[in-house]
Amino acid sequence: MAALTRLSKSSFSSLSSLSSVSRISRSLYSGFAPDTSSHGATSYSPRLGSTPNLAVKDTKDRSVQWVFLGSPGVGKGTYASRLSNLLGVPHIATGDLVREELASSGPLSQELSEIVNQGKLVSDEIIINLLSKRLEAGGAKGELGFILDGFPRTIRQAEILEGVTEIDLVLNLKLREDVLLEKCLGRRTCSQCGGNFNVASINVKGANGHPAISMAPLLPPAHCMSKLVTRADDTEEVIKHRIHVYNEKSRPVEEFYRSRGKLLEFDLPGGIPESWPKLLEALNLDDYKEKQSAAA
Ligand SMILES: Nc1ncnc2c1ncn2[C@@H]1O[C@H](COP(=O)(O)OP(=O)(O)O)[C@@H](O)[C@H]1O
Repeated sequence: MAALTRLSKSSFSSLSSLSSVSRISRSLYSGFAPDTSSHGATSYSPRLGSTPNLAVKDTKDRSVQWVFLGSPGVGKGTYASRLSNLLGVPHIATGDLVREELASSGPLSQELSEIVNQGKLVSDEIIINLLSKRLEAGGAKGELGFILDGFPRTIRQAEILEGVTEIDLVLNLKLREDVLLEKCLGRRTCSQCGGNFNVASINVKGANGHPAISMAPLLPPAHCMSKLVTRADDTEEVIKHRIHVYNEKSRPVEEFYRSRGKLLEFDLPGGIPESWPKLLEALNLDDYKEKQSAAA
């Protein structure tokens, strides 16, 4: 693996495309403040007297700059893609960018394959370059804003990101580690349509203060059943290592944003049917569609 040269901001000047890609409509978030008074708060309360003004005046003003944090398998991609569709901003998952690079059989493939299959993190420099290429492509297509999934994952990445643009909200999705392991082991992708599914039926009892969790399988349609594949890094050994790496390298990123008053912690209460409405409520988006149509 290429020696990790000292990372300097100039190495990441390409990330400046972030600021050209998106404009923050600060009015969108006037009054929105996660409740970081008590550590581990799983909810937030807008400043008294004001709630996030998510009514979008018109689409050219719409821009969201969010980050999704959370351990492997927690469901960052699941909820980021749903919110991406709801808010009309791109969902950019650095794990997907890595897998696309792997599939391209480009010069980095071999190096990336070894790193990913061992559950290690790809170097900040490589990730930033993949991300800036994606942002430049999005900017060229007129994309506004983003929901970043899986980035930043180290303090260095968070510092670089902070140096090039502002983040409005960091959503930290949380689940018990025993459930994360079962979810990752049950994860499947359709090799034809790319759809993401989960064959695990999860029912764990409450333990150590954690509530019981039930998650029904997220089964694919019949035509995908015979095409399901498992990610090479979704083996028990590699999953446990990825969770360890997250705890070691990415938990500090949670504190990075908590100390900046940007972190919204959300404990998933169950599968998508239970979690999605509660997540919308936590984000004050439960009546977003109505606000949209009222603003039209
Ligand atoms: N921001 C990042 N920094 C370093 N490596 C990353 C980053 N995002 C993704 N990767 C690499 O891609 C792999 C898959 O990422 P992802 O799909 O987000 O998996 P998970 O959410 O299960 O950790 C990671 O294990 C890591 O090797």
